[in-house]
Parts: sequence; structure tokens; C-alpha cells
Amino acid sequence: MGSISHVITTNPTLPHLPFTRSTALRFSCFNPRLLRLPPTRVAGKVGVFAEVSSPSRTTSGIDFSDPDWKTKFQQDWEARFRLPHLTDIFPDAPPIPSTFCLKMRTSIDRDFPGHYSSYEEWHGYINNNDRVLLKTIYYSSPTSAGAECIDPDCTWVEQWVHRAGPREKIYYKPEEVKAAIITCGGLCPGLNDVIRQIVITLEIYGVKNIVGIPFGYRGFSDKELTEVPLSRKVVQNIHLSGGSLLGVSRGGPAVTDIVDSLEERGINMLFVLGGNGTHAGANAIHHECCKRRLKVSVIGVPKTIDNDILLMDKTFGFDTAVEEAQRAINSAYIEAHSAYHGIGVVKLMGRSSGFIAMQASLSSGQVDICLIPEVPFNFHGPHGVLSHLKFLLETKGSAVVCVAEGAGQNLLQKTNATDASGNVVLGDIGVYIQQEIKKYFKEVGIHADVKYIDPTYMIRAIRANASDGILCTVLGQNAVHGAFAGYSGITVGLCNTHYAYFPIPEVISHPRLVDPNSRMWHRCLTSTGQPDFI
Ligand SMILES: Nc1ncnc2c1ncn2[C@@H]1O[C@H](COP(=O)(O)OP(=O)(O)O)[C@@H](O)[C@H]1O
Ligand SMILES: O=P(O)(O)OC[C@H]1O[C@](O)(COP(=O)(O)O)[C@@H](O)[C@@H]1O
Ligand SMILES: [Mg+2]
Repeated sequence: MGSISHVITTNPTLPHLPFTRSTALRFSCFNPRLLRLPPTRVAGKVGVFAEVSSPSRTTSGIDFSDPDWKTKFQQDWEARFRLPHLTDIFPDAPPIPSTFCLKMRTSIDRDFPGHYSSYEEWHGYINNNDRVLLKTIYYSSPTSAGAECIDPDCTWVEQWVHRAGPREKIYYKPEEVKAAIITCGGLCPGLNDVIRQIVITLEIYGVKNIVGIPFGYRGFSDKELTEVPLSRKVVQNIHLSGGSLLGVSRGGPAVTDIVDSLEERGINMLFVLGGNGTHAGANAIHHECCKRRLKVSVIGVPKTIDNDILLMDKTFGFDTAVEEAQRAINSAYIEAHSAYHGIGVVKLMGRSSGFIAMQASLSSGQVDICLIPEVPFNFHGPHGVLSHLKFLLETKGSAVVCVAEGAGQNLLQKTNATDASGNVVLGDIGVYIQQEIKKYFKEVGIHADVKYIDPTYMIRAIRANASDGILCTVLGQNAVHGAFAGYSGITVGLCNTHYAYFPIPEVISHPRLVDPNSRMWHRCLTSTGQPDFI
């Protein structure tokens, strides 16, 4: 049996709530039978990488000689991915026919209370037993490229997650709902699109009392910050600009204070838009509500430009960030290419995951060296980045380096500083690279013209592109469907092109990382032509 003390949050240093897998178990009041296992190990491989992010059990946790191991694995899986539901604490909570009807809608101003349309046969509802298959490749061998195997023989084991969408029965009367939306952490393209869709969908269910909590969790405690009333009219055009209508922040009050505030305000649906930290908070709020026996649905929508949430094809804002990052790379390329011995350096977001740097390098085709946190590298020495840059100047005349902010932190002085949320404040690898390149070429007596670009805040602040706009729309709608269906402590994501609900702990047990052995990273290396810098 695997250890249950696996750290769930990326902010283990956070003083106000060290949220661990064992905490999840202790407070698992919605599902006391739940026995969770660490999701990081797959037969033959240990890691937390994107292409091995399968939340399967440790190799040692399963007795493969047991003829029933697969059945047991799948039972355990089903328990882990079971969605916490209000009926877990209120078994007698009465379901009512949904007020969300795809066929009946004629006007959003219709008076919904007492007007539940349940008689039509086809409504496009999702059955609670509908599932989405998480892994779709059958690997014939553990040595197949990118193989994610549970057992040493790489047997086919189905891993299903719950399908997102509107249910025929709902657990809230729209006229009794007070819904709140909150955006936490850093900015990310698409926040306004998600807010907008949540509001629009809530109104379609018939909810009239919708508010925004300003500036993240801080908005629950700061008396100067007042709720923002939200309606279709207010949010109609907010997706046309970037940022968040509601504002964002890091840090904030203790979970118990947040739940006190929810009680005072009479909020019974909370939509939380944020990354792993925000979701750890949302899950803790859900458990606190559960402990106090409050009928509240807490639903997350993963917001991380870094794309570091587990099990999902991608998170919103990521596509936009990659697209925008290409502009910075292109500028760096033009600067480098137009200068005598020009070197362009671009630093992109990615605290612990190099997805943006990898994908932007792949899509631009203009990067010679891509450096990400998951792949160690030497900067100096015969096989280091500097000597490859010298080679590039001698052979190509110019070079472009794309570095993720979390890369090469071992080369920088540690400060032990953390931000208000408990995230480690990283050293500036971009500035380091720029300075070291200048120093090196001066020392070896070769002219080098170095230009450094950090487009982080320019990228974060833009509006979502078309594909993210669609992603945000569907996520926002599904968040509302999840709340009305009576779920709480869940989040929504894209999974093999289908939308699914996940229990929060399953997607934030650790950051999703680029697998250095993955096909995508190897494609990136093929494209840049860079050697291993070790
Ligand atoms: N383990 C945790 N428990 C409760 N709240 C947390 C936890 N980690 C972070 N938070 C809160 O979540 C919010 C956002 O966290 P942060 O790490 O800044 O961004 P992100 O959600 O994008 O990871 C902050 O207000 C922070 O205080
Ligand atoms: O300057 P800030 O606001 O602390 O944000 C910097 C961080 O924001 C990010 O873009 C995204 O972080 P979050 O997902 O925590 O919001 C990181 O890549 C970066 O380290
Ligand atoms: Mg985070």
C-alpha cells in the first residue's frame, strides 16, 4: 500500500494550510471510504511527468500475482475518482427536474421558479454514469515510446473519469441560489471568458443572485472590498479584454474565515478560478463546508498559464500564451539575425513546468536552445550551453535561446523567499543567462551582441485566442452544471477532447511536468538541434 502523506499542494511551505494527501483523507467527509494512493509512479517509471501522469498506484502497491489485481485496481480507481456529492452529507436532499433545458429556451427573462420543464424526452442531459476514457493508447510493450504501464506486462487497464455536463436532476432551486465567482493567483488569458460563461449559464438556470468576490480570496476578508453584482448585461463584453474583471491576488485569509464569510453572505455556490494553490484552497473550503454541514457547492475551474494541472489535455490560456510567446521569440530571432553575432534570449513562464517554452520553441521553429526546469543542463564547460552558443555563432552567425523561468535554478543563488501564497520566489534565470553569455564571449574574445526579452506580463495580460475562448466557454458552462448537479470539491477539464469532472485532489497532487523522455520533448530537441548539455 502506498504512502498517504504525499504532498498535494505545490506550496508545502504555506503556513496557513499545509494541505497534504493525509489531510484529504482526514477531511474526506463526503467519501469516508476513499482510500487514495500516490499517483506518481507507473511500472518501470517513477515521475510526475505529463506523459506518465497516470494516477496509477506504486508498482509495489499492487500484487500483480493476484489474479484479481486489475479488478481491485479499477475498484480503487472508481473510488478515487468518485465525485463528492451533497447527498453524501444530506442523503435526503431532494433532486428536482433541471431548469436547464436545451429545447425549451425562448427567452432568458422567463420566470423560472415554478416553471421546471421536465416533460420533454430529449434534453441533451448527461447521465451520471457516463464516463470519459482517460488513456486511449494501447501499448503493446513497456518499451513502446511514451508507454504508460500499470503492470510490468503493460496490460490494457481502462481508467474512466466522470463526464461533465448538465444533469436531468438538480439539487438547488435557482431562486434559492446565491452564486459567487472568484479569481485567484496570477493573471491568465481567458479569465473573463470563464466568468462570463458562468454568469450566463447561471442565468439560464434561473439564478438571479450572482456576485463576484474582488481580488481573490482576499476579497472574503478585506472589509473595504465589496461584492460585484454580476449579470449577463455586466459580463456581456468582458471577454474582449484580458485580465480579470474581478481582479486577482495571492495570499489571503484562513479557510475558516473564508467559510465564515460564505455563511454571512449566504453564498451556496462558489466558483473558484485558479491554479493548484487556488484549488488546494477550494478543496479545503469544500471540506470546511462539509464539516459545518453547509449545503454549498464549491467548483473549481483550473487556471494556469503554465499548464501544470494533472490529467487534462491543456488548461485555458495556455494556447494563447504559446501563440503570444512566438511573437517574442520572433522578435528575438530578428534582433539576433540582424546583428553581427547576435544572440536572442527569451524567458517564458513556467515555474516548475516547461510546457510554454517547449511548445513555443516547437511552434516558432526559430529556437536553437530550449531550456526547461525538468531537464538539467550545464551552462559552462565543454558540453555546456555556452560552448554550443559559440558553435552556433561560428556556424550560423546567430542564435536564439528560449528559457523557462524555473529552469536552471541550481545555477542561481537561493533566497528562500516566498510570495504571499507560499510559492518560492525564483531567481531570474533570464538575467543570469544574459550576463553569463556576455561574460563568456568577452573572455574568449569573440564579439557577441546579446538581446534579452522577458514578455511574461505582456503575455499574461492579453485576451484569449479563439481556441481558448471555446475552452473557457465550455469549462464555465460545465462548472455551473456541476454545481447544480450537486457536486462539490470538484473541478472541470478537457480530457481526450471530452469534458470531465475530477475530484480536486486528483489533479493537484503535484504539478504536471514535461517528461524528458516524452515524444514531445524529443520532437522539440529534433527541431532545435540542441545537444544534451550534460
Ligand atoms: N495549500 C493551500 N491551502 C489553501 N489556500 C491556498 C493554498 N495554496 C495557495 N492557496 C491560496 O490560493 C490562492 C492562489 O494561490 P497561488 O499559488 O498564488 O496561485 P495558483 O492558484 O495560480 O497556484 C492564494 O490566495 C493562496 O493563499
Ligand atoms: O509575478 P507574479 O504575479 O507572482 O506571477 C508570476 C508567476 O505567474 C505565473 O505566470 C503563473 O502562476 P500562477 O499559476 O500561480 O498564477 C508563473 O509562471 C509565474 O511564476
Ligand atoms: Mg500555482
